[in-house]
Amino acid sequence: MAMGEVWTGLGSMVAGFMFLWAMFQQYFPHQLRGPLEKYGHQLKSLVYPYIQITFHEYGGERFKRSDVFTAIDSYLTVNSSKSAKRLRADMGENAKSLILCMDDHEEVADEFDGVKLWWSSKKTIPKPQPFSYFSAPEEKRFYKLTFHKRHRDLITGRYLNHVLEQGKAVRMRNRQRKLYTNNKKAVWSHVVFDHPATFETLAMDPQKKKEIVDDLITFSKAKDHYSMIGKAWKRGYLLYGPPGTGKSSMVAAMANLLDYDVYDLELTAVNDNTDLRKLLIETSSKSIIVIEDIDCSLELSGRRNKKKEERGDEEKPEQFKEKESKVTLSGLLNSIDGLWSACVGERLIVFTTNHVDELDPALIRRGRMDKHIELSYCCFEAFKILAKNYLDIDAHELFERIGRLMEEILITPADVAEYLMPKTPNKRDVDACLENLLRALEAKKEAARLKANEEVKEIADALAGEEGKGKVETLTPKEGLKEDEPLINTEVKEAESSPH
Ligand SMILES: Nc1ncnc2c1ncn2[C@@H]1O[C@H](COP(=O)(O)OP(=O)(O)OP(=O)(O)O)[C@@H](O)[C@H]1O
Ligand SMILES: [Mg+2]
Repeated sequence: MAMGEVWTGLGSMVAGFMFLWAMFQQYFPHQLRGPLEKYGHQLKSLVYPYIQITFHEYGGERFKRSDVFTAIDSYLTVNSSKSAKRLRADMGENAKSLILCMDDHEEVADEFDGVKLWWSSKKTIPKPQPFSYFSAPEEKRFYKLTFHKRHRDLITGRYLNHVLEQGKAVRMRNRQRKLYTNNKKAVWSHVVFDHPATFETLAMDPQKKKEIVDDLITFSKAKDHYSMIGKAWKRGYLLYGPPGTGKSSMVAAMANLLDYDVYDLELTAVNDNTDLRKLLIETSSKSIIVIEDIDCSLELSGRRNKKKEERGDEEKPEQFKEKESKVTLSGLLNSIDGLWSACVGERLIVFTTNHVDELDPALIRRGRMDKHIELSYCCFEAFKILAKNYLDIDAHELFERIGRLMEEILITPADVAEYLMPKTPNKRDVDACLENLLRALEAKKEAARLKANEEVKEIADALAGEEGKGKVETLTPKEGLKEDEPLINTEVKEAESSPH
């Protein structure tokens, strides 16, 4: 007999045995199975060279879906949508789009390090009990993994780890991200995070932008590096600059770039250091913890009291006053350091401020805030990004004049964006928008000239004394210009040469 025929014969025997075994399990009465089942299993393991592992949907805890099953489910969506013939469409909890997985009793093949294996999706339907007070038992779903026994070590070790890791990553990618905020009871509540800001739409110097994006991507891929150097996988960013320069927009762009959740931590709503620690420990991996206007949130300067006065808190009756937060600087520092050491997984912590000089150096020292990023007034390069976003143009005859004015005059990206917003819905009047912006810049320049003139007059008056007062001819500033608004672009020049 030829070798091929021997194999074919053996193959048919094994198939025949497996068929009989399946019939036996399905139809033979439970009560009579005992020893037959035991010997059947032994015979099966002799003739059948494959190992099977089952993963049940509900394992230990009856009402909690098994994490392993969920991870496998997500892992298999990638393979299933490519190769399974019968698919099940599911919206899934917290999923941002439709997910396709293989339907019950379907099988897909997978390959790992050149080894082939098979996943099948199964379901057992328990027989209904005719006279039972309880509701019908539920279907039980499970996945079955089949592979040759010579690959046991590879599959039970590296392959299953790979499945769990990839499954979690797929799940993270498919999930709907959340924006968390804390309340007075030290509990996070959340809404869906759906901010459109991205680094492409962020108006700032392209070189600086690329540096930040590279830094973030390097961080997100550096899990092994961080564990190798014995450092927690965390990074701190300090974003500082005047109002309306894109600090909050950058936090959203960071979250969108890395697919992270955002925890917007309102320090003034945190009762004390213990609550702060609790809140920070409860944050999840792959998230940004942001404390906006950090200078106004802590007793780091008189700023918080000033804010309170502005709100009129001092005159309010006792019962209407906000309960004062007892979070201290050292409490915050300890909580951040605690977070750094106590929690696993990637986290960014971001502080934003308009007054970087007033922050305590301990709060922003390297190691806590690893990267200091200044967001500043609109430069020509940033303006071009806004023009592209808002008006969809790369060039225009007014660009040159606008560019020249932007070198001298300080204007925030938020103000520029306002001029570039279409005034009528569905209609983009490019010329009108740019002309408005140009006029605004020219008005600011004129105001700056008049303001400087006024100052010269004051100095001249002071020098001339009482008698000579009013003899120096000057212009007066135009009405309607904001008091104390910086106009001339001196700060930008200084900032460019600053070490940050
Ligand atoms: N750099 C920028 N690029 C694109 N848009 C910007 C930029 N800066 C500001 N804007 C626009 O201005 C609006 C306000 O910006 P944002 O809230 O990010 O400023 P901020 O720096 O956080 O201000 P504040 O210090 O007052 O919190 C944004 O919604 C956005 O439309
Ligand atoms: Mg902001």
